[in-house]
Amino acid sequence: REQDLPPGPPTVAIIGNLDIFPTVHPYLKLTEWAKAYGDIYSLKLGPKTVVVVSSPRAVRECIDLRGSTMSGRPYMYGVELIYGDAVDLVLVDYGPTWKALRRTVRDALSGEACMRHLPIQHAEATQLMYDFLENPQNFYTHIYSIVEDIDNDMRLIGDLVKPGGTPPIELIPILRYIPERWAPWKAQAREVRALQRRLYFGLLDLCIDRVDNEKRNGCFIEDVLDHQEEYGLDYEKIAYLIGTLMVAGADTTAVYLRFFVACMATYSDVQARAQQEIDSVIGSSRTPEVDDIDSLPFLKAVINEVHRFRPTAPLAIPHTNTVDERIGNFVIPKDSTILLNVWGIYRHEDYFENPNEFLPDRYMRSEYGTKPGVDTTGLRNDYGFGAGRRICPGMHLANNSIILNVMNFLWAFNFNVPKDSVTGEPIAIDLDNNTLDLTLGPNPYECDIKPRSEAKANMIRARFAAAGSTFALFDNQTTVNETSKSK
Ligand code: HEM
Repeated sequence: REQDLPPGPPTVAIIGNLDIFPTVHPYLKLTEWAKAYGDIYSLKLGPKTVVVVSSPRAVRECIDLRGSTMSGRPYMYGVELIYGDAVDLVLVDYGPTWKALRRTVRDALSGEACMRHLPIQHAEATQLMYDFLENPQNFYTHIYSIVEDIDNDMRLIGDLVKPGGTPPIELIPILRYIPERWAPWKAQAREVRALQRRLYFGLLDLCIDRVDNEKRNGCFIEDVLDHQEEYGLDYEKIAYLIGTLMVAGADTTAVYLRFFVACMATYSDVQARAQQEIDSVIGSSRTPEVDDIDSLPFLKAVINEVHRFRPTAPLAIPHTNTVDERIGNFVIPKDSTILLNVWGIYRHEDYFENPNEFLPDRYMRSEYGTKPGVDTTGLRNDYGFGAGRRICPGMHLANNSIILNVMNFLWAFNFNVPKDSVTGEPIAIDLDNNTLDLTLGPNPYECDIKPRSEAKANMIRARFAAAGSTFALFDNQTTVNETSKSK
């Protein structure tokens, strides 16, 4: 470890900390090290430097206030294998292409633009209530109703790029030169690339056909096509943008909702209190609307607490710095990998009381859920969405989706842990039984879901029937068949 790097675990010659770098649930070990080495510490993975940032104040100092130099993405061999010279907004390095894509997405997903997407989000949330009602035992799958090809795409990307992915091609560069017959990941990368191109180009072709035939449905890509020259994006970049947003948006929101349901069933007192609040504001004669959230402070606190307690992206997405950065007495050399340790930030005992406990009331007592006496200048509630200029541009869309769904859930249903069929004893849901792929999500669990009244069940059926006209606009527009023009 170089002299002026932040401290970290002792290193071994040549490999540094490679031998101790955790590959399973790495955020746990990285958080343990934060307690030993501080809010900003370093690891050496061979010649590479990794800096781990683990407190709200350190995030502000290292990333939020250094937007222009801390917004790169580290080079990943797995990404190059899959994408070649095609670009993905999430993974592309900081520069003109990132700026063009980011501007497009900012326009498409701004708070105002998201209002235009509310009808389809409403219809989707109604569909989920209806699925919970008619087929509650499959609730876990219903939450994640997504195009199968996108699901495969994400799984395959995850296998190749996640820490501990097969094999450690990021950490041990020499593996990259293994001939293809002994390196099955090379063929796998080609397979993902072919799948992506067929799917993304196909979806764009469908949209172009709709625009050409005056059959617009309000999908944001229609706007992008209208302003294609202004945004400076070619056919391939727009197609990949479709894929990026599907991959970045679908899984994240779904795993959040799965954690939400597990928390409600586990903490029945919290569920009852949130339901009481919903009943007093919304009542039983109508279903929830997105604006209702402004009158539901406790539910807002519960939403924040689920983000804190089980962050969907516990290490966000790595950043890299484009110049040497001096931070206090340390120098972080250019091209280091900067990890935002969201898990550790939300478990920091200087900021949060009993951080390992699920206590939504912390957000009733203080805006950022912090304990008394903490200086909250510059703090935020959205570390789960990243930091600096790369902060998640889908935040408004995700928040609307989360708000609509969780209001519906608690308005319509009671969630309980299942009971043992012989003893009748409740069976606890293990909130630590999770998998980290591209996101952290609970493994399948059982939950007893029952409508709160027959009248509400009937309202859900009626709302679902009425949503048909919204869905009709999107019918057959999310899958691609082999006849697509894509190459
Ligand atoms: C609960 C839901 C979500 C969570 C927790 C989440 C979290 C994140 C995080 C941690 C990052 C990395 C930020 C950084 O590098 O500092 C990110 C980036 C991104 N997210 Fe989200 N996200 C969510 C939903 C969405 C949705 C719905 C969309 C769009 C449809 C979206 C699109 C993106 C994109 C395009 C990026 C890359 C931005 C860039 O690199 O400039 N996300 N998200």
